Amino acid sequence: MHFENSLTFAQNLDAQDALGKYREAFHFPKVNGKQTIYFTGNSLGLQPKNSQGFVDAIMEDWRNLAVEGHFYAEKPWWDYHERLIPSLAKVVGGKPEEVSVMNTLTVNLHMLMVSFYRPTKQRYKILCEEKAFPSDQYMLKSQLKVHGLDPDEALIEVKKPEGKHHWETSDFINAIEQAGDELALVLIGGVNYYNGQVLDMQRITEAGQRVGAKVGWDLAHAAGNVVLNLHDWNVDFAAWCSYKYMNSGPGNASGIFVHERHLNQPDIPRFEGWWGTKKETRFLMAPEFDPTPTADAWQLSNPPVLALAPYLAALELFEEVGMEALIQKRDVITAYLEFILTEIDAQTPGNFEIITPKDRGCQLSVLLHGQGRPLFDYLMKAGVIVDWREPNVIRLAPAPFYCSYEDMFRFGQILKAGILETYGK
Ligand SMILES: Cc1ncc(COP(=O)(O)O)c(C=O)c1O
Ligand SMILES: Nc1c(O)cccc1C(=O)C[C@H](N)C(=O)O
Repeated sequence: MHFENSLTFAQNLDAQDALGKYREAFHFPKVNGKQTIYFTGNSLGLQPKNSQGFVDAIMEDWRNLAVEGHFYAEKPWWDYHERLIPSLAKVVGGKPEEVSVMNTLTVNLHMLMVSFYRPTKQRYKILCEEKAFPSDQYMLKSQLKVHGLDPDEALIEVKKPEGKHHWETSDFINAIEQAGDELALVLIGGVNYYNGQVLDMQRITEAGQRVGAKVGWDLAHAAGNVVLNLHDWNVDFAAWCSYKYMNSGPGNASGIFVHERHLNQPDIPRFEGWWGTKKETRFLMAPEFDPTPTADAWQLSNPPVLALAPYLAALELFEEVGMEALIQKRDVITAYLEFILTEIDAQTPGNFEIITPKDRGCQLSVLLHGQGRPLFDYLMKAGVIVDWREPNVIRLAPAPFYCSYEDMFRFGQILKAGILETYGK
């Protein structure tokens, strides 16, 4: 596609953007009274304007109905979570019965490992990517320790090729084949939080299952950002958070996917609670656990409805727009951002490089050479919200729901001024 580094060109792209009107559907933070350029939808998505009404409705029902709200609120609380499932299932490419909403991401990964990491003397190793998001590293190592295993021996962390900032699919496949029948579980971030790389989840899933391992995915940076076909890819299980690209609110609920072949299988163990029992019989308060035949069997407690309300509001927007349209815009706006970065690099050479490979969602990770931190501080003060990941990367994620092409152009101008001020060239 042909791009130009000019305000008119960017404004023309905005004028033709079918999703342009959704910018108005979100609250933007301000710096010095001016709307920011928001690049951190990969960390915390913006607040959709419709979410306040959804939260207010719960507060009002609680005020007016108290306990009766569980069954008689306009959207009753006892099965409130089910309202999220149809849209969420579309976002992750699962069947509705394979998807549930509960807890938070790290909690759910632990819960799913209880079911799908069943080490034996022969088959006990776990394979993940090197430098996985720290919470995933802690989660995996602590699971190994719970089973009396030594993470140094039992955890395989697949390295990037020497001198490279990203993996090849073959790096994972080779490591999986090498681990062979010692491998119990593959659990990787489907989109890497640091470099923004989208892994070939289908091929890696096939490779893991070929050697007899279970394969799960942490989709924190994937859900709402990239195409997912979890059912068709035959993924065993997955979990994600909803507060990044799905705009559900800080620390909000996680989703899980459990492939249908694992549903209703009495020999798969699980930590259980009353919300995992069939809803028809739940209130009989019987001593036996009678699991629902869906991924809801993994639910423990009655869900925090006040938290689910903004998640439901956000999913209504996904339902309205659809992943296909989001991904179409994502590809163009990310390519435009890449073009702008390349232009600025040509004008002020040698200060940074993009380390995100072509297999990407909307995140571009930019490695700053030399002293990058003053440039990061400059951008933040100028109203460009980016994040800093040690030792020297800034991440730029132009979320297609609410970022504009004009944002990308204006960012380029600010970046250039920032480079000249902080690097001096
Ligand atoms: C890849 C990845 N895994 C795990 C987490 C931890 O999520 P949570 O704090 O919701 O458990 C995050 C984000 O914080 C993440 O990006
Ligand atoms: N959830 C976060 C928070 O409460 C504070 C700061 C950052 C976060 C994040 O989600 C970070 C994010 N997972 C990352 O990719 O770095």
